[in-house]
Amino acid sequence: MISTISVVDLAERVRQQVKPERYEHILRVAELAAEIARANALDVEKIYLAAILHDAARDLSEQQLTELAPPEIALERNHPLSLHGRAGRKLAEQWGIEDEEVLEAIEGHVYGVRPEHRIGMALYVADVSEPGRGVNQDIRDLALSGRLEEAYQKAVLCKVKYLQSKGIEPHPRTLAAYKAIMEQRGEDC
Ligand SMILES: Nc1ncnc2c1ncn2[C@@H]1O[C@H](COP(=O)(O)OP(=O)(O)O)[C@@H](O)[C@H]1O
Repeated sequence: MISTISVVDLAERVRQQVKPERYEHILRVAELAAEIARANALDVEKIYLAAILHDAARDLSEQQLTELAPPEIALERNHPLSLHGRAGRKLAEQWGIEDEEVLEAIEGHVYGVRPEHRIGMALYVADVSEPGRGVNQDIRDLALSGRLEEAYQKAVLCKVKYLQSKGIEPHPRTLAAYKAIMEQRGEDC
């Protein structure tokens, strides 16, 4: 057992914290994350739990976000919404979740995770490629065909491109993940 509270009760707490359309997104991410887990021999129960909790803080106000997850760098102060992964982790801790892998996955779904963190990678990929977004089907197909690492790499590269196209500086953790991927592929940044 990963949590003393049932996933049904946790889902209900999340539902009360977010807008209805966000909750629909969360359920789609959880379904897809479970499928990705099956396709990549990962712990389905763990990933499903992380996915149900990942956007728990997404609809909080900027003030609530910064109270739960005080900004540590200028980018976080300027984009408090980007703190929702760390703030979501805090909520999960308050609700009794102790599993470090689940907590890291919730925190890492915005900025990216360590390359060996497969649960975190699966959640990251499910979040950016769930069918309701209408984008990133190639990333979803890669993950569902058992090529999670490739899917995650593609997702991080796309995220950096997307942020840059919007004139938003990528978070240092995202840049670190991006550089590690480029080095692994033997490409220049
Ligand atoms: N890696 C990042 N670096 C900097 N800002 C980011 C990063 N990821 C997300 N953000 C910002 O945080 C906010 C939420 O982003 P995101 O989690 O991608 O949205 P969503 O919850 O819709 O998937 C957006 O304002 C986005 O610009």
